[in-house]
Parts: sequence; structure tokens; C-alpha cells
Amino acid sequence: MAVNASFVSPTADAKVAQVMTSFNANGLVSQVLSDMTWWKLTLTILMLAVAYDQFKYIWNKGSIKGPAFKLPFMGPFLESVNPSFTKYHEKWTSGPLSCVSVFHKFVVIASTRDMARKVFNSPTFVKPCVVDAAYKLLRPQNWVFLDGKAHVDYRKGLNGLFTRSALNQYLPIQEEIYNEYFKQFVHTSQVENKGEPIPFMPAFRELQCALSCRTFCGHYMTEEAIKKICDDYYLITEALELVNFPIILPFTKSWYGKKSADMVLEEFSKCAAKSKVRMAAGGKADCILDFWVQNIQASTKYRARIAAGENVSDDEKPSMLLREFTDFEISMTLFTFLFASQDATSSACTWLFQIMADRPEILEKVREENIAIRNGDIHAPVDLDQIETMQWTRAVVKETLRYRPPVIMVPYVAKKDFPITDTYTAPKGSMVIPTTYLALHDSEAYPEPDSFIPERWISGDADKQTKNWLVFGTGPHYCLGQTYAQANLMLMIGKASMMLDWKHKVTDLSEEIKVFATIFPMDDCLLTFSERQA
Ligand code: HEM
Repeated sequence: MAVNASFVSPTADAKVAQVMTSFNANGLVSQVLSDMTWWKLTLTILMLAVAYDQFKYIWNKGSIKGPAFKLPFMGPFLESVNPSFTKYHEKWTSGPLSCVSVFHKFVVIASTRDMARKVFNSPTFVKPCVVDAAYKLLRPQNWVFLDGKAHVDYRKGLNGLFTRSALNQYLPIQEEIYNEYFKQFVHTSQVENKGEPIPFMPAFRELQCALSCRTFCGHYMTEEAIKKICDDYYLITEALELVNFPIILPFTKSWYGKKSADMVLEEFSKCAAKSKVRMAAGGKADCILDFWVQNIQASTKYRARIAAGENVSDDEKPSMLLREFTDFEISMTLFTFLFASQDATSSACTWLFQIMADRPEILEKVREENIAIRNGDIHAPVDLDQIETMQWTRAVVKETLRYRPPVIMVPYVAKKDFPITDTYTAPKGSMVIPTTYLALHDSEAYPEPDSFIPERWISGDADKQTKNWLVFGTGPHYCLGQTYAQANLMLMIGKASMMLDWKHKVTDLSEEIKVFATIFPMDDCLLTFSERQA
């Protein structure tokens, strides 16, 4: 059989051998390199990186909605520095799943009720991710970043702080704060601003921050410390915007946020230390911290008795056996409560005051039932059961939370490839963000969803739409403070209705939505308060 020898070994082929001898590999490389100036090399690497970034985006995007191309590397970063509600809304309505890529982060947005629920209820695939800066501010070892069983167990230990009987005990301290701040609102309006309306959103943020500090730490925290936390908290909110610069550089938002977070953690730690001493001495518990410390100390005592071989009856066993917590661990947890409540509650508070001022006939119903439940004495304290039986007060709070849901998006991260639908899998490491807004503005569940109709909670079937009620999330991370938050808002608007009159200066921006972690009226809610004459 004829064999083509040159085919067997190219170097054995005379012609090839000729070419090969004239080929000097080292020479070629050095020639290319000598032609390749530094800037050309840099440009080539850059173009390869741009191509890779683009390819990866398109690959990750797959079949879901999203821009056809990504602005190299940063994507719509500049847009997300000043997030616009309209832009978010466009995104949600673009498809049940849509995406965007900012810097290295690929983000999948789950907009419809069912997609959002799927994400909330898929703990095997996702865990809350908050934003990158949150790990640095709240500290990576914070319980909110725990996952699976560790998270469930830690959370169980906190449930006792939010039971109905515990919530009842916090009411007196909350009444105190409202009395104090309502007086201050009148003074600000009548004395400092001579009856002229001013934006009240910052004052509402301060009110809610002070209320949280007192509910969490009682009187362990000084007035000055509360004032400082209230003043600086917005730096923390700014540092936790959905998209922020990935590393903490001096004098950036994240840097100021971290400094404020450190200050808050230190204050909470000091309070924890004081509470431990006071509770050990048999003091009366009146704030979240005291209840927690009391439970810890009761657990420690119980364990010591068992260890000493004592025969302790079952009724003496604490309902939840807790381990010891350091002051700093307690502080980190209280910080998560503040972090979780501050922006959301301030948002709800601002909308409530605005919406009630614009609807005096509904405010009057709230007022009447609040006076009635207190038997005509507007200063009489109320308990949780009484608060919850007031149907109009409850309805306006529920409807405000539905109509203007404070938390419009809850960022999660995919722990592994997450098949959200049969045709789309969110890649491991991507941010997956369920939105609450569309579910709460779904016309099937809530007819005329863009109108404020509290009656739907009294004579309608809004309470039955549990699948759409995503204000507080759902699944293993649903809001720990949801009963507390709603009772607090009912207490607030009920007391305000009896003690205050307030007028809203309506502007073209009053119904426009500004996104600052949560949502606020674009004009920051221009109000004037005066004392209500009975
Ligand atoms: C109107 C006020 C509030 C709203 C709208 C709100 C909403 C939410 C939402 C949407 C989540 C995420 C749920 C999920 O991922 O499924 C959440 C989580 C959480 N909220 Fe709230 N919240 C409010 C007030 C509060 C308050 C007052 C507290 C505590 C005092 C609180 C404590 C928490 C905590 C600790 C979590 C994380 C739970 C976990 O990861 O297990 N929230 N909240």
C-alpha cells in the first residue's frame, strides 16, 4: 500500500521542512511584542474583558427580559445611584422575570406575585443577601446572615420578644415617645415655622428612630445618644442603597455609614451591659432588651439548678431555653431590628400622616373610635387587644401598607443555580430580588388597586388575599416585627388623631414616589401641626 510519507510526518516533508526552517517562533513572538506597544496591549486586554463581560451578561440573561446589551462593566450603575420608582415600575411590568447587570453583579428581578413568592419560599436555593455593604455594617457574623437551621434556631430565640404579651409591655414607653414628639411637632410648626408647612419626612424618621431606640433599650440609652443615632441613621441608609461602590473608600457613603453603624453598635452594647446588671438585681423589665436579658438569666439559673442536681419542676422551666449572649451579640441583633424597622416604619408613618390629612372624613372615623375605646379620655393607655379591635384604625394602616408598601424589593442571593421556572435558571451568585409592589397592586385581589380604599379591610375581602399580602415578605425570613410594626402604626395614628390637627400642603410631587431604601412622597410631605382642641 502506497504511503504518503509526508503525511505521516509533516517535518519529513521537504516542502514543510523548508517552511519550518524559515520559521523562527521566538522571532515571531518578539516581533509581535515589539510591535505591540503598552497601550495596544492594554487596549486588547480591555476589549477582551468587555467582550467577556458582555458575553457573560447575555448568557446569564437567557430568555428573560432585560437590556439587550450591558454598558461595559458598570451597567446602569449611575441610574441606580438615584433610583427612580418609575424606572423600577417599568422593569417590574416588563416581564415576570427581568434582569440587569451592575458591575460584577447579575440581578434577576421577580415581579409577579407568584414569581416573588417562589423566591421567598425557596430557602434551598436562596438566602437574604441585603447588599454588599450590609455585611460590613451589620458585621458578617450577624444572625440575619445565618442560613437554614442555624437561622431558624436563632430566630426561635427571638420570637419571645415579639409575642403579644411582650408587645403589650412596650406600649407605655411608646406612648411616652408619641406624647413627647407630638408636642415637638406642634412647636416646630407653630413656633419655629409660624404655621408654614415644612417637609415632615425627616421629623418622622427621627420619631421612629427614637421610638425604636426606646422600645429596644428603654431608658438605658441617653437622650444624647438617641439624638445622635437619629441624626446619623440616614448615613447608614445611604450606605445600604441597592447598588453602592463595592469597597469602602474614605469619605464615601459606605465609609460614613460604617462609622455610624459602629457608633450604634457601641451604644447598644453599653445598654446591654446596663440591662444585665439591672435585671440581675431584679429590676422591672420594660423594653425588648430587658425581656431578652431576663430570659437569658432565667435560662442560666435553670441550667445551674439542673447541673447542681436539683429536682426542678416543669413549670419552672423557661418556655425557651436561651444560651448566654455577649453584649456585642445582643447589640448586633438589636441593630438588625433597628435596621429592619427604621426605613420601613418611617415610610409608613410619612404616608399615613399624608393620606389621613388628605382624607379628613376617614381620619374622623379613626378619631371617633380611638376616643370611644378610651371612654372619652384621650390620655388613657390602651392595650394590644383594644388597638386591634378598632376597625377603621386597623383598616387605614393595612391599606396604607398595601397602597404604599414601604419595602418594594427584598434582595436575595442564589446559593446555587436556581431554576425559577422550567425555562430559566438564575445562575449561582446572582442577586434574585422579589418585588412586593405588583402583588399588592393586583386588581384581582384588590379591585381599583391604585386607589386608597380602607373599606376593603372592613366590608371587603382584602383580609382573605393572603397570597398577595407580601408587605412583610413570606417564607422563613418573613418580618419578625410585623405584629409590632402594625400595632405601633395603629397606636401612632390613633393618638395623633386625638391629640393633633394637621394640614397637608398638596404639591404636584405629593403622590410621586421617591425611593430612598423604602418609599416616600417626592416632596417629603409638607405639613403643619397644631394642638387639637377637644
Ligand atoms: C412597616 C414596617 C415594616 C415592614 C414593611 C417590614 C417589612 C419586612 C420585609 C419585607 C422583610 C423581609 C421578609 C422576607 O425576606 O421574607 C422584613 C424582615 C425583617 N423584619 Fe421587618 N418590616 C417592618 C418593620 C419591622 C420592625 C418594626 C422590626 C423589628 C422591630 C422588623 C424586623 C425584621 C427582621 C428581624 C427581619 C428579618 C427576619 C429574618 O431574616 O428572619 N421589621 N421586614
